[in-house]
Amino acid sequence: MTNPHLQRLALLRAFAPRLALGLMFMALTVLVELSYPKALAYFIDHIGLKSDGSWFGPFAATVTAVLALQAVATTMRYYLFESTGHLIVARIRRLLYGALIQQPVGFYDKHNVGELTSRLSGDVEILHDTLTMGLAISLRSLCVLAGCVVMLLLISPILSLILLVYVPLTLFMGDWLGKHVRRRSREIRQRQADCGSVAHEYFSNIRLVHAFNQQRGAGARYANATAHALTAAIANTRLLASFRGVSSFVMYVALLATLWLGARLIGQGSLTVGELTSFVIYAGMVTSSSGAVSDFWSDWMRTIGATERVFEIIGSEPQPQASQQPADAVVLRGELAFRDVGFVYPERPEKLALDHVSFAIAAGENVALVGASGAGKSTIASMILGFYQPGSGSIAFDGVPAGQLDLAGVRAHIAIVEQEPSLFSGSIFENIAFALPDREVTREEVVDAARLANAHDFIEGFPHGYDTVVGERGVQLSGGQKQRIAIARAVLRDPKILILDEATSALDSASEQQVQQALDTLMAGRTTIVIAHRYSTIVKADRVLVLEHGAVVQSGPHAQLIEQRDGVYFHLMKSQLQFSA
Ligand SMILES: Nc1ncnc2c1ncn2[C@@H]1O[C@H](COP(=O)(O)OP(=O)(O)OP(=O)(O)O)[C@@H](O)[C@H]1O
Repeated sequence: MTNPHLQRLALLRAFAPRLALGLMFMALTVLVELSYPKALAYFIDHIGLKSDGSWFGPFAATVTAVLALQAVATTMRYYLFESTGHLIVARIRRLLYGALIQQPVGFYDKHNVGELTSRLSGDVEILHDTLTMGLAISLRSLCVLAGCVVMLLLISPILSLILLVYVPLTLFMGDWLGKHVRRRSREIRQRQADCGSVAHEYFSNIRLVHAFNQQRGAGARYANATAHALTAAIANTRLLASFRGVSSFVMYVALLATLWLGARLIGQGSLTVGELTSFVIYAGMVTSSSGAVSDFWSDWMRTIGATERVFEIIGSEPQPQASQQPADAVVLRGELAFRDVGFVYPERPEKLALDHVSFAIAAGENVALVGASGAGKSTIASMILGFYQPGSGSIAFDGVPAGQLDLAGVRAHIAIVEQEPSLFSGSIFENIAFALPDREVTREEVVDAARLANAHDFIEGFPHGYDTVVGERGVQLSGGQKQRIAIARAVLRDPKILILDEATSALDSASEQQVQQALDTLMAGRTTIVIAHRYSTIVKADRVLVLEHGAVVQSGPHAQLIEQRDGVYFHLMKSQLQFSA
């Protein structure tokens, strides 16, 4: 569905019964509202005629009953529309989050996390007011408008002529405004999302900001981003304010013309004072309702503009996967092969990140990837995990091209231990159980994995043990402890293929030894690809793949490669050897 109006309206479908009930109560309030001026005219025209006041008792009783009915209908209408607004926003937020989390990793190269969280909160919220209450009020205004026009025609067709010019004029002006507001709203939301991304960047690197005394610089960048958002918002407000000024001028001119013509009609005896009074009230209701309809139109266009990106993201399909098997049908032994793989990052099309890379790794083999910074080691790991697809050539698992296997099924056999492991805010138990998303994990399984990862003792040392909350609002762990939790997570996954991104920052020797022991346990019997930085890891590997500028330039065991004195490997290792000597 590409029509943005229908696309937004389609969100209402799921809540049709609630909305229908709300509309029913709204119709009731409109009817009551339409009867007021008539009642007033009755009151004015009878006040002098029946001086004994006998008519007033029944009149007051009827009005009170009608007012009570209106109070109930207003309460119900308000509740039904407002709560549906919240339900719609919650639903869109879930849809947007679901669409974002499914996006391929490359999507996050293009979009800043702060921008996306800003869309998730601000952009979505705008639907709340417009889609339910705004839409209902404008429907109500349209009904009042239609009802009032009928009443006006009944009272005085001649006086009504003025409104025949006024109403289309306001609606036309509203349409003109709406078009401008839509474009501006998209721009405002983009600039607000930019503010979100600046804030996110500085908050997530707060230590660096303080360490380099960059608080003022951070403030200046945020001020700059907010200044841009403010300029766009104020330009929009200027437009809206001018519009309000012009429309109120037009409204008062129409009112003045009505009073002038009405006075003449009273003079001619073709209109009573009561009729003119009710006419003016109906005319006032017409102007305020047509104003409300045109205001709603500009709000609606603002909503369409502000949510354009949200719907683009929700509508975007995640990368298609040419799988022919369901996830749980993928059974791997752990063989891995790159066949002439070429790849460029979409964000950096001028540089070949992988250049005709070919290698085969047997099940259970331990291979170290070695190369200077930027040589392509992490890119190989990302390609194994299917974060990016090869531009040319192919990757095969157990001889089957990856394109023929279900990506989730392949990933179920792979585990990664990152250089600086990420932990989620939650308990240690949850962080380890994160390894197995498809089933309940028992405490015994987690404890066994933690034991193998040398993590059990320090976890038990915390007062809340495995229930200790870590991360943003919990206990902060040392580098070595985080690594052992990440290793426990990998142990629990029990992968056929293990990817280790070795930490470059050194741990103290006791911690290092514990991490190394845990890694040795984890690696036993599995295909392991280590992005290796340490001499001790490299020499232990069955084979070393040496990368330079995205290409594999040497391959073989350490002992063999180190003999090639003019090779890249020898030069890379020279400094390590000097250091360890
Ligand atoms: N997400 C990305 N978008 C664009 N270019 C990237 C991206 N990630 C890496 N690159 C580029 O691709 C090349 C290979 O990078 P890669 O991260 O694989 O190197 P590496 O050998 O792992 O380096 P290091 O040891 O420093 O981590 C580099 O030129 C790098 O700048």
